[in-house]
Amino acid sequence: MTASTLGVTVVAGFLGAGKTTLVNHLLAHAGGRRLGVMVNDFGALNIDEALIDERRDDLITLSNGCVCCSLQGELSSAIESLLAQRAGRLDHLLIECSGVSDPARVVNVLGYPRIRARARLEGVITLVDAALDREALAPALRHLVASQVEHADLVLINKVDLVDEARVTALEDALLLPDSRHLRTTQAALPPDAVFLPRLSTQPAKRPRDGSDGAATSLEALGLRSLSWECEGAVATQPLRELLDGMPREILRFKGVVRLDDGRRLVLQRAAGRLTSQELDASGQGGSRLVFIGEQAPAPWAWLAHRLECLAS
Ligand SMILES: Nc1nc2c(ncn2[C@@H]2O[C@H](COP(=O)(O)OP(=O)(O)OP(=O)(O)O)[C@@H](O)[C@H]2O)c(=O)[nH]1
Repeated sequence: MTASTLGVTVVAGFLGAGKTTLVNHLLAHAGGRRLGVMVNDFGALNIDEALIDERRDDLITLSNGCVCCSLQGELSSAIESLLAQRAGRLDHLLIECSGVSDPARVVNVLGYPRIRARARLEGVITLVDAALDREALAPALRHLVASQVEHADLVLINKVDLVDEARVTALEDALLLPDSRHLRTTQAALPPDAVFLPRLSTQPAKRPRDGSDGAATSLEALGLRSLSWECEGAVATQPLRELLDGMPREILRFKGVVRLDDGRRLVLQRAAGRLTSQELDASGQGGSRLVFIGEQAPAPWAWLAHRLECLAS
């Protein structure tokens, strides 16, 4: 390891926990550090790309699943090409995993000799949505959340504004390991120095053992599927409202950008059952695109496909 290796922080956490919010927070408080960002999203369309505040040359996007399994080869080549082309221009790299990734596997990729010679893992930060109802998750998803926490150097119990103290404490008791370093946050607003100085990654015991791949993270193995949808033109407001109001609980997360027939552009998201919308500059380019991820049960997807057809017509 030499001082010229590029420091890397892995940002993990279940669907909608606040990973992009943390990346944006760190970009806004970089303190002059030149940050590269690699973003992996669960759908065929990378929505996070649009949600990262600063559009930048140093933003690299990987779509369609999970950087740590189906995209493992893609992740290692993306890191290698970034190190070859831009390492000298960057002070630090943030890798935002998809919500269905286990950071243990990303850490394994960072340990490949060709990468390890030029990049050093500085830490894994796992976010947990304080409002997440873990009991409602299928066992494979509960196991994934536990593994994301287990492999973290720092756990952020995020969205503490949404729940009371007793619920936060109950979540911490259920999920954290005795030696888990953790902070409670709102809008993932942790002090940036907690990420960049000093090094987070000090506990080798938390590193995956050689050959350990962490939790299963292919969508099939997790009992999940995803659907991506896009449309060039504007979307009618009423069918959109019906889509949002009737969203089945089996759809665990959706997010996207829509252009409405009244000219407005909105970012729409639902995480842990909570819908949020944010208005964008109406002059921005592009039509509408949405990505959904949820349980494999057929009924919600048939309903969704029908509702999306209504949106476009
Ligand atoms: N109330 C509240 N909302 C939050 C907080 N942090 C993030 N959010 C919202 O939660 C939603 C999901 O946040 P993201 O940062 O996109 O989550 P993510 O982990 O990147 O999501 P995926 O990449 O899709 O897994 C967005 O609507 C955020 O604005 C928080 O502390 N409190």
